[in-house]
Amino acid sequence: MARLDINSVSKSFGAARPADALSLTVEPGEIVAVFGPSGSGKTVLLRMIAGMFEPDDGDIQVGGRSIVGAAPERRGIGMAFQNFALFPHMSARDNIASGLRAKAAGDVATRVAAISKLLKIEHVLGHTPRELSNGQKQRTALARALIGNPEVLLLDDPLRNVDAKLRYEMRLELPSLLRRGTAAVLYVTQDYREAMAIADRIAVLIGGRLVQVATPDEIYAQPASVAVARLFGDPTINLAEVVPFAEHGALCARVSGAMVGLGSADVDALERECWLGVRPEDLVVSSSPGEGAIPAKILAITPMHEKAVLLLRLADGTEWLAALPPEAPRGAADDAVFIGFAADAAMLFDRATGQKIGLSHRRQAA
Ligand SMILES: Nc1ncnc2c1ncn2[C@@H]1O[C@H](COP(=O)(O)OP(=O)(O)OP(=O)(O)O)[C@@H](O)[C@H]1O
Repeated sequence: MARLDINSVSKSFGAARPADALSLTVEPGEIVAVFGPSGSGKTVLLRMIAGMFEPDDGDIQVGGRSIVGAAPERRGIGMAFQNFALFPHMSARDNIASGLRAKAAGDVATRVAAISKLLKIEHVLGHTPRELSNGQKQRTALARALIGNPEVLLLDDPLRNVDAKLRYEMRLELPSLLRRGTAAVLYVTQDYREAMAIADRIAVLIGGRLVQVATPDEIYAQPASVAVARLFGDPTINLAEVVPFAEHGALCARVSGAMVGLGSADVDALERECWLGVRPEDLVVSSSPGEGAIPAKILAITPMHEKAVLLLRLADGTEWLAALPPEAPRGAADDAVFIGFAADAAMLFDRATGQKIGLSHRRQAA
């Protein structure tokens, strides 16, 4: 059992700096998803750990020992990639066995049989990659990465090239599969849902910097910045420019002319230019006005299986989205409505820095 420690690791390519003082620890048996937009440096981080290139600064340790400068095959690392990277001329069986270093081979046949049973690919072990479906290729690549019981497992967007049904199944299966071993798992994905479904913690990487590392629930409920808040959620979070003020001891803000309550007055946010963020599922849409309700008009309704998404225009022209349960009354396009939200659903971010402003009453992560 070994811990992966990334200590203040940086890497530049000319003017680009895809890794900027990255620090992250992954415990044995823990799955940490590295999530961020395209080009944020996720693959660069994995490649430095795998030894495809070295950091300019900082250290990477496995089990307390630096692996910087060690040959890739001596780092105790298993890897699986989005493009599967299988040897085309070899059977699935031989591809899986190639994940064992010669001296560690032991009873290769027994180990291949055990791992392929776990991954449900025993029936295709004799097939070459071109005779495998994408799902079977991905399972073969995972089996190859897992067979040597690596101390660190690096998975680079492994579900990107499999179809939606299989991706869904694998999201359910992978966490228990990966937790059977004691590897420290770093799982790169561009899909926030996948990160939330699979990981114990998510490391959010934006522009080569780790901007938040926390559990999926914490990140969704308490995003560290407006940029993080925007990356998690579909539809994305609604935002309004506000300057919160105190009124009878309560923190309030004007949204499109209406006064909304944000809970008890919080000195941090008073008179500061902020973004107010409200998740679409936290909006309540009503045909009658109530206290703190914001007048709006329904522009369009998109019924989706598990929810209906309403596109709303506020009086000041801002467009917001509401995600309502399918059975909720929702009116029709062109209806005048009133929208509201509970004070504890409000998030505030500093408009100059984008950083979240703490609100003492803010709902805690589930
Ligand atoms: N070998 C390299 N030489 C020069 N620049 C590189 C190299 N590898 C990566 N980069 C640059 O580093 C930045 C981060 O790239 P990286 O592939 O890590 O992004 P990513 O987050 O994995 O993106 P995606 O999700 O699209 O795969 C990019 O601007 C890329 O152009």
